[in-house]
Amino acid sequence: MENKLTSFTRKLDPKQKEIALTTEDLRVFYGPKAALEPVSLQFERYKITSLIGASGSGKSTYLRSLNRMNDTIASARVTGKILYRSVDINQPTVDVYQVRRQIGMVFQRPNPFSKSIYDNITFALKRRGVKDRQQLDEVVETTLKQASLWEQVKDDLNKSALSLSGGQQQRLCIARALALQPDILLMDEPASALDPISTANIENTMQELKQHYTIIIVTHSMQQAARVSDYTAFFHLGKLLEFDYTRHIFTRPKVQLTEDYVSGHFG
Ligand SMILES: Nc1ncnc2c1ncn2[C@@H]1O[C@H](COP(=O)(O)OP(=O)(O)OP(=O)(O)O)[C@@H](O)[C@H]1O
Repeated sequence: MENKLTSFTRKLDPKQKEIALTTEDLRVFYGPKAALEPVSLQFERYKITSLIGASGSGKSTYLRSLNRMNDTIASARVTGKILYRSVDINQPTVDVYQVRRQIGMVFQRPNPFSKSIYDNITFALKRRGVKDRQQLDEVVETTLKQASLWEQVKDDLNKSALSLSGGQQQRLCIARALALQPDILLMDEPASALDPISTANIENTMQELKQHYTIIIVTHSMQQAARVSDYTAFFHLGKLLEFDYTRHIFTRPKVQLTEDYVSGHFG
């Protein structure tokens, strides 16, 4: 067991694993303050990786960096590399809208637009000039099926999204993110505002989605991380302390603090 507070990084073997996204020495500052020490991580394609750690440990800061959402925070500065398809997407010359199309995000609180279910899903596509009704209909049906919501809403597509339950709204937000055909889906505590049944539905949906998408999720729930993810990264005080297969993190972590955290003996 390592006692030192050092970043621990398991490198995935590129010969055996297909890597969807890599960060190299990724650091984040808010003003002069470093919120995240250098993080070097690789995310395997078609797998779910959980980011866990106590409040303020830097999980969301790291997650938001991956699709350049920290660009929207004036005081934030992100250094290091984010390699996606051999391109460092952390370069200022890279088109952030293109990045966010490939690397979509689902937020903690469901945030559907005050529009119909149909319009929520087609909004971004229409703005991109897609007008063909049949094509739009197909996207609505496909993404709602992927988000496990189609059967519940197929006869009410013109109903306001705000009339859906919280869990349904979150699945609509997943469908909306999928409509842009992203490659990677970032999820920031997607089930934290939901009841246990809706949470179970979202978790089931994630298992379906990972056949086609690489998923990176921030979660406060150890049970959720253990249930849904293939890999888990443990953050502590702005550092990545340990990254490994989820089963190793939960049964034989290498770092004492990881063990303390996952077993609930933290602090
Ligand atoms: N917009 C911001 N401006 C300044 N500091 C910030 C900002 N967002 C986060 N921080 C700081 O960065 C550190 C990491 O915060 P972050 O939200 O990434 O942690 P977290 O692990 O996701 O926490 P939580 O689980 O509570 O969401 C904290 O010290 C936090 O106060």
